[in-house]
Amino acid sequence: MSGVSAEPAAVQPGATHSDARMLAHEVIEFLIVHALHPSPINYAVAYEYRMGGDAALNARIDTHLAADKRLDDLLMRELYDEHLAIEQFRNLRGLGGSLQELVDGLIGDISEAGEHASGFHSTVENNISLLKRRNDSEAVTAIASDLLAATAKVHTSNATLKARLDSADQEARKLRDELERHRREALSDPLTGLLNRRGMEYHLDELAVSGAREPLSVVVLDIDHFKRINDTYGHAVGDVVIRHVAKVMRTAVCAEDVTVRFGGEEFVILMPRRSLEEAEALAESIRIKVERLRLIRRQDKLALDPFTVSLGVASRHDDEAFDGIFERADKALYAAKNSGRNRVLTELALD
Ligand SMILES: Nc1nc2c(ncn2[C@@H]2O[C@H](COP(=O)(O)OP(=O)(O)OP(=O)(O)O)[C@@H](O)[C@H]2O)c(=O)[nH]1
Repeated sequence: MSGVSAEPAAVQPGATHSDARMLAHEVIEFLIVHALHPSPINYAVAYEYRMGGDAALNARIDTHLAADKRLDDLLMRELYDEHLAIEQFRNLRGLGGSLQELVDGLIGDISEAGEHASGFHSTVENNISLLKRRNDSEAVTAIASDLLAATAKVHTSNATLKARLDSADQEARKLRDELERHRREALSDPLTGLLNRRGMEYHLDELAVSGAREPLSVVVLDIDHFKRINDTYGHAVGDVVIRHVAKVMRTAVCAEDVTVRFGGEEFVILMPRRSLEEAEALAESIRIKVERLRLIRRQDKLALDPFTVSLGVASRHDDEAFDGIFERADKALYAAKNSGRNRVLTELALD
């Protein structure tokens, strides 16, 4: 399993320890051959590759290796996010199961309480008809104690139900918070807190429902010569630069705009109901703010060289789908890079 894919030897239930050991061995061998850290994410991707369960993931790795490119942590993280993080959604399904159990328990309690209440009702009815027929004090005392016992039973059953409802309420709140946390994690980029590509797709689905024919502008941004920043100051500083660019974008956009870390040093802004000119103006304001950033490396107070970004902008034509708009914005970005970087070009600059 050193490079291109090999025949998967799936570890099925019932497989021997030695099968499992061999598989683990091959996965680790893969990490060593490709000089990858034995991190959980790298291991998970290499394992999935070895198992061959996701043809798209295997194709990405094979194409990368066939082009003589190195696998690195960033690519592995990207593959993990795109192909394996779906596991998080499976966890959500697990949580749904707990909620179902909770609801089933409650339904049981409520019907039990209902039975007690209707039992109480018939006890009262019977006793009233007895009272109408009898008027000696012994009988009245017996009827009164019967009623008292029935009341106590309903009271206990109601108190139990209330306690169960209280704890179910707490449990439901906990589950809801956990669901929300999983959803947020699955849709956002941990470095910048912006949406990731999956988060963008989620928003695009929502936009498709709410405003397929509404105007939509798209800005694509890429940090210029980012490799040079990494090479000069190190990867950690590169990460800080990414975070600062994300912050500039976040503070420049309006509440309705959707800001996305598309991957690596590339970002996207979706701008519903905004014209090409409005999107171009926003892109230009971001370009200027980034150009003016002055960052100082904390450990040695070294002032980093200023850096810049290039941006491409496009807007929806008629009721076209997102892919067409994105493609023109990306071409405009490419043109901005080719014509000197540190600039905004719109689709109008394309032939
Ligand atoms: N620090 C850091 N680097 C990253 C991250 N994601 C991608 N990179 C690096 O970003 C660099 C992207 O470089 P290139 O796509 O070659 O382009 P560039 O140097 O930005 O140059 P131009 O786009 O042509 O201006 C690569 O060296 C990646 O390793 C990240 O999350 N953190």
